[in-house]
Amino acid sequence: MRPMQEPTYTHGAVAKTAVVLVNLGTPDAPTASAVRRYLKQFLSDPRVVEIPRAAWWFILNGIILPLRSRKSAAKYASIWTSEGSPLKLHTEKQAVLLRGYMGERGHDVQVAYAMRYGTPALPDVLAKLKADGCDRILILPAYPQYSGTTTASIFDAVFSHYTNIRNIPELRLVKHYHDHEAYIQALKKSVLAYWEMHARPDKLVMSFHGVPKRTLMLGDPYHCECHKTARLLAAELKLGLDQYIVTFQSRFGKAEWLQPYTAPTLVKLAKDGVRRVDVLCPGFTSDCLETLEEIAMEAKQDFLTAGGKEFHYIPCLNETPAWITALAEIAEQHLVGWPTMLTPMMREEAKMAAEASRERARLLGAGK
Ligand SMILES: C=CC1=C(C)c2cc3[nH]c(cc4nc(cc5[nH]c(cc1n2)c(C)c5CCC(=O)O)C(CCC(=O)O)=C4C)c(C)c3C=C
Ligand SMILES: [Fe+2]
Ligand SMILES: [Fe+2]
Repeated sequence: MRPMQEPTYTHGAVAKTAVVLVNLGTPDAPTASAVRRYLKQFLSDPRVVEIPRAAWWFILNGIILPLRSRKSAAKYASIWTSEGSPLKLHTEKQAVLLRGYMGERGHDVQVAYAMRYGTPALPDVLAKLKADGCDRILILPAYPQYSGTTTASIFDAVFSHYTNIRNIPELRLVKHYHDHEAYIQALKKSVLAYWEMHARPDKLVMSFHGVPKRTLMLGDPYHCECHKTARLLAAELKLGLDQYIVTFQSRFGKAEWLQPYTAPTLVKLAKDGVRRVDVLCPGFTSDCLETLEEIAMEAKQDFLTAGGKEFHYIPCLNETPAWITALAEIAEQHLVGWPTMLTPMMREEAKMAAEASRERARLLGAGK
């Protein structure tokens, strides 16, 4: 493909820097048709479902989409707010707050948010940032743990967007921050604040989104990164091995996924006489369908039905100040060397370059 026509190059335009917080995405509405559109885009991604394309096309369009769209829409309807999808609202608020926190730290950066699937679509956001004069882009996925199924898919979308752009910006990608001190501290604060209000459980269940076991066998570091996050957090909370457990939720399809699965583990804990569990989802930085419906509603019901007495869901990091501080620290560390701090000299230089540009235009005009 031939790279796109660019606007005429202007000398002296001050190159701006942008941080793009990228999350998974969510349907535009809790309706079967909107969920179908979203699932079609999501589940057609070869990073997400690694089944030969032709066979998967038939399964997806013939079975999954007709059956799942309606069922999932009903689940989405149970968590939808008057302002929209929780995942989108949290991500948007985090981006607004992050810009303020970066400003307070002295950085002149734009902060945008984008979704890998659905809207605001990542390519549209990148196109808008280019039009706004951003020539340095830091991609910050909302996933602390790296997985080929999620983080790499965001990177694919970024690379693919720029393949037909002539004048591409400088790019940096944050791969993961599963063991970042500020992320672990944000989780610790959030759990301790919860326990301060509601006392402690018999067992803390740290439930991460699952992925097919096959991806672990193929070298995906996701499983290890989830366990490292859990280990670091447990150490900060001074929990012994018998006081917490790591589980994996949201299994999709018939293949084996990472084990132990969250819901059956909760049932077993209840049957073994554990009275109270608190469930934390450290891999989700925003509350969403998988936490608010699958854990706080469905899994709660499973635990109580199996004889458990108290089930507590500890909310995600969402807009907590310690989390936005962590995001700012992570972004700041990846911006090193990029001139995001405007010095008086840079402002002067920008003015001189603009003048040179005008002079050039005058000369070109005179030569006609
Ligand atoms: C946090 C990291 C996530 C990983 C890893 C992940 C892998 C993964 N997911 C699916 C299938 C589905 N996931 C769905 C929802 C969903 N998934 C994540 C995050 C991860 N997924 C989030 C944050 C959400 C919630 C989005 C929201 O709108 O609130 C869904 C859609 C819901 C449903 O129909 O159940 C599917 C499907 C696969 C196959 C996979 C890895 C291979
Ligand atoms: Fe998922
Ligand atoms: Fe789910």
